[in-house]
Amino acid sequence: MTSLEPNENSIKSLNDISLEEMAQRQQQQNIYVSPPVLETQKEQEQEQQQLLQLLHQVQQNESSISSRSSSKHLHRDTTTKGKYSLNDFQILRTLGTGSFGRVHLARSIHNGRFYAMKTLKKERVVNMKQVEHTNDERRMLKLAQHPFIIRMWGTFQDCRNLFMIMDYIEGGELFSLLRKSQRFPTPVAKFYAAEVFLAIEYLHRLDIIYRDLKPENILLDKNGHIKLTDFGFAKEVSDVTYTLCGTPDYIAPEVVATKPYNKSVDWWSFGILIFEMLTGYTPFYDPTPMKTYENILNGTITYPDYLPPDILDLLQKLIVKDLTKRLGNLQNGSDDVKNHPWFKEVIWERLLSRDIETPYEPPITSGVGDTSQFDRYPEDKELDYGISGVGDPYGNNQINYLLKYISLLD
Ligand SMILES: Nc1ncnc2c1ncn2[C@@H]1O[C@H](COP(=O)(O)OP(=O)(O)OP(=O)(O)O)[C@@H](O)[C@H]1O
Repeated sequence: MTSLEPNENSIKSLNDISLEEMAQRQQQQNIYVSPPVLETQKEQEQEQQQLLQLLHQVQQNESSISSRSSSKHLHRDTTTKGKYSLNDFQILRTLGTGSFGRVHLARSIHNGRFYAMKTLKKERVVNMKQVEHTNDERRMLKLAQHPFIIRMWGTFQDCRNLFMIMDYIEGGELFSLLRKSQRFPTPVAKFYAAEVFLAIEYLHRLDIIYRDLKPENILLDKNGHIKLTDFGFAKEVSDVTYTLCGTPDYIAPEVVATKPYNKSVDWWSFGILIFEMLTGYTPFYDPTPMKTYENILNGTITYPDYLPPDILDLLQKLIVKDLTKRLGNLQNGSDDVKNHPWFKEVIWERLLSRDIETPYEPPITSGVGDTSQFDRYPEDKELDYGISGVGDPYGNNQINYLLKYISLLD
């Protein structure tokens, strides 16, 4: 099946489809590429010194670091811009929780369609100093329109919360699929990596650095194509920036070391993502974030023997500390990644038009609005949504600043 339409007969659950079968389906599709050249990573001397500096920085920037597990990373955003209000939606179950609030399944009372409604508590956004990131998130999402990027339809606010209305993506997180599968066969990892590549390449063309690439932020639509979500750290930068943010396992060394950095941080994370999809773990993992940072700065990776030479070559060119050598950051930019032998079978135009069969179709059995692919979260019985201005508990200077800031952007 190569069409984009859901095919009821071919919907299989993860339990019904083996990884080998997924791989076979990808191989049959003949989507994807070869050769090596190893390079030695430059030893950097002042790591210990940087670590101390880092510890200080991390403590100061705690609020800008995403986590990995059920309650993932950070967020932000929104404003009352004409079109939507809370009254337009019926709020249904929680799909996920974040640092600033919940993401709900919501149904339009006008057209009956399902959406994901992301809520952010203003108080938390302000206290965690994420006003700017919140505004950036909304701005970036408005700007970005791509088949592999979540679409945002509108934003609004009440006196306590900010709301973002996005497409509801039924298939759940790539993270869940990866944890269930442990690791993906090469063709499966290649498929997801290639779709992610197109999303990142597009964002970089718009001078947007995504900064939070990881399987938790990659959703699967009903046909199994990816949608990049969570633009809480995305930023429009044509040159370099400095903020320490991201998710520890995925952060590039120049970010850890608080050096100026550019779009190439996304290519580093892209390497980590491919590594995790193929192995089931991240290369610098440690239960303690500080140790993870130390591992990143040390830059030593043990590649498992089962990784074939072509992928080894790609990973060793992406997960490289020396920015003058990192693929994606060289003269040919993202084309070097795209043209790497590992991707040689990928027919990029077909992939972009979603004309390639996906390796896995999420088992969406109850049609639109099906939430079976999402974990259950305890529901908040006393949602404070829809409270209007009078008696605003956050009507202090901080929140006024936030509101002013947001309205400036509108
Ligand atoms: N458009 C969507 N469709 C379906 N589910 C979604 C959508 N957006 C988010 N989710 C679910 O909600 C979860 C939290 O969303 P998101 O990562 O945007 O929140 P967050 O507040 O940024 O979280 P964090 O603090 O971890 O960054 C996601 O991991 C996903 O499971």
